[in-house]
Amino acid sequence: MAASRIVIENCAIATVDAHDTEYASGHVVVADNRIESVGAGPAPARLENVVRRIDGTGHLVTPGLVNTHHHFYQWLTRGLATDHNLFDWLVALYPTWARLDEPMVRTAAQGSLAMMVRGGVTTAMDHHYVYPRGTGDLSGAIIGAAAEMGVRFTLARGSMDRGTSDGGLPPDFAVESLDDALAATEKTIDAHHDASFDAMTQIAVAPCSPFSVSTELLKQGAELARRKGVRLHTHGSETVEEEQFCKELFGMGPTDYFESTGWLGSDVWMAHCVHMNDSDIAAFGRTGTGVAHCPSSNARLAAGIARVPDMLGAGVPVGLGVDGTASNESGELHTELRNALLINRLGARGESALTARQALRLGTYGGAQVLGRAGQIGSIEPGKLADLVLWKLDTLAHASIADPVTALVFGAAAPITLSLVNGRTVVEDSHLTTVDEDAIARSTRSEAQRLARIAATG
Ligand SMILES: Nc1nc2[nH]c(O)nc2c(=O)[nH]1
Repeated sequence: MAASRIVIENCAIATVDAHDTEYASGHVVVADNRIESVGAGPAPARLENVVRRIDGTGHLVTPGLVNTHHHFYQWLTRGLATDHNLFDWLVALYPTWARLDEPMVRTAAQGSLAMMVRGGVTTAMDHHYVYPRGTGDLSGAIIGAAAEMGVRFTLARGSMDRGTSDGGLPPDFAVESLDDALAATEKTIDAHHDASFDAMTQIAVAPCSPFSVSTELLKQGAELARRKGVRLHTHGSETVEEEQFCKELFGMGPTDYFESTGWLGSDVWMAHCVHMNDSDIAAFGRTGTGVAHCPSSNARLAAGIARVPDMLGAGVPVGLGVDGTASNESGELHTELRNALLINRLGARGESALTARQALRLGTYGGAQVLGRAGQIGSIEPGKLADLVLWKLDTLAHASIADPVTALVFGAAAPITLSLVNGRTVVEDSHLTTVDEDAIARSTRSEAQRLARIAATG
């Protein structure tokens, strides 16, 4: 069958390819789920089977945004424990999270996904690590919500097995056993992981953090991931308290501990990585270990400023993450592009820390790299998957900013005229096309209230 084509013309384009190629006025042609051509000026004449032709005047086209760290379930516990550091915040929220059930998790996933997709995210991820006993198929519910939305998705099947009685931070009632966690993770990989070029669903192995999982879960989790050929994800080096925990319990800092358990490598990415010394950063660079930089959450929990410019200088793959919305109530990725740029300028390198173009790269190609998908998504190049966003930059918010990439990153969140995932429209004129946003808003509110009521009964 002949390919169906979508043609976008007369728009600025930031391809985020290896040369940062940009066009002041150019075209992108999408054929089925792939990018067929991109270049300056109008699209080639006499294209067949054009089902849609879009005049992109006043717009910028970029690759779709890639979110590399999130906890969808936290959509139901936003705005709580607002003035706490990480450990106090976790201790305050674990008992509520331990009461989650399948309808709550599905609804929270819908809310989290809707917020991201309407803001230009085309590849999402969820690090789900709370699996209360007897609550049904939570992973299946999350994956189903992503499929319904039409967004490309990685589920990092999380786990916790170190409760307080084993010296961990979470209460014993919130953790799984080592065997249950490993078996359920393997089952999720077998049921849902798709290794194909245009996969919409992938699974990663994701024990939660050094203070909530056993050394054995880290080691056996790494073995499982490598046996199955999937990626590994966890939280790392987030706070000084975590560093102290690792030094007291394991006699070394987090990065050395991760290395000792098989957790450095080009198939691993870690969230936060705030408290990294020069040798930690060099180890990440040497091994190709990736980082999900979460500037808003790191500020919200007063964790500190991750050394992103130094990481990039050492060759570390870095993407952006919103983190769970209990520690970043906004839940949309544009804020992270902007905050990555601004917050890193408060660090040692000052105004030269990051440029707008580097921030855009973190949110697109960098994200694709850390999710192991840089060959398929993250830049606009012929042959890659058609995940792209048409940002409207000719309204009051941006029209007087001459450079489109500067407008997009430094400016307010831009309206979206069109967002495509795998060549399919998921946002049209700022509205989600695949789901009912108002219905999701109503159900997230009622499920958040139900969770609060259940948690209050103890
Ligand atoms: N920002 C966050 N850090 C964490 N560490 C951990 O063990 N859980 C979390 C979390 O939910 N958010």
